[in-house]
Amino acid sequence: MNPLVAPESSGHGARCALSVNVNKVALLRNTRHLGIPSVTRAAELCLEAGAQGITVHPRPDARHIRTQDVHELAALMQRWPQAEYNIEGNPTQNLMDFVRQLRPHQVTFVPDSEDQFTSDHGWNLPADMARLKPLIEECQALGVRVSLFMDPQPQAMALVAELGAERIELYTETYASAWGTPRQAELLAGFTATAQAALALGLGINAGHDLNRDNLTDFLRAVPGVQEVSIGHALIADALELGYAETVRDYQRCIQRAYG
Ligand SMILES: CC(=O)[C@@H](O)[C@H](O)COP(=O)(O)O
Ligand SMILES: NCC(=O)COP(=O)(O)O
Repeated sequence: MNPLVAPESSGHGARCALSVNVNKVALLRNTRHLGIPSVTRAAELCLEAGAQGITVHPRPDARHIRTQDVHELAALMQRWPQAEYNIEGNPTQNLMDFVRQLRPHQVTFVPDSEDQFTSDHGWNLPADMARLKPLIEECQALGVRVSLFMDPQPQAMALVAELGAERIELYTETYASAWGTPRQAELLAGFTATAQAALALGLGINAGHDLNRDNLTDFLRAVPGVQEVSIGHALIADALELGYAETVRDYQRCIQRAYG
């Protein structure tokens, strides 16, 4: 497999890229041995509709995305030079094998345990720094951008910069669960301060987890410099009603509204 196009040469042109996480398509597929719904077809339809990236989180228990999916999606992405392939996972488990074989545009290091229900926290810095450092360096030597999944902690951004990671991914579940409640503004303030700290240090910013069509615009209006949102659970649920293409377009309208 050829390495995918270097991130710097990706040119989707959008202020904030939408990367569709197709985990939940695989989860449904895995409940039969029929190969439907197809994960690659889902990705293709999302890319055709204008999504700027595809994200997968191949968990060690293969409950949704399987090794074969990761490889098939990498092959598909060769046909979409403007789009990015983002593989998420814990680099102390199965993630680095994919990085070495496929060299995606981006990997997002997530500190999940092997049997974690879903991602629910970011890296603990400085405690995790010693084991992350050589893995970040290895990814970068392979030409793969590294993003670290982080809670909204402004003071941790200097440690991310010290590690040399190019980006953070803000873990947004706390914001998502507070959206529409009196705590929304307080939660958002923490994300805004973290993004400002990251930007001041030259870090790029991604965001994800439980973002949806209701909460996305408010998040992007408040948090500066978000370059990519990866959205799976809600987006795939919406696609069951609206279809992939209309759903992708609707999420992009949510993104555009934030900057309009
Ligand atoms: C890092 C992150 O927030 C996502 O990977 C999320 O955990 C989706 O994974 P699941 O679809 O397995 O919950
Ligand atoms: N990095 C977050 C992601 O890929 C999707 O998270 P979710 O939308 O499924 O919660």
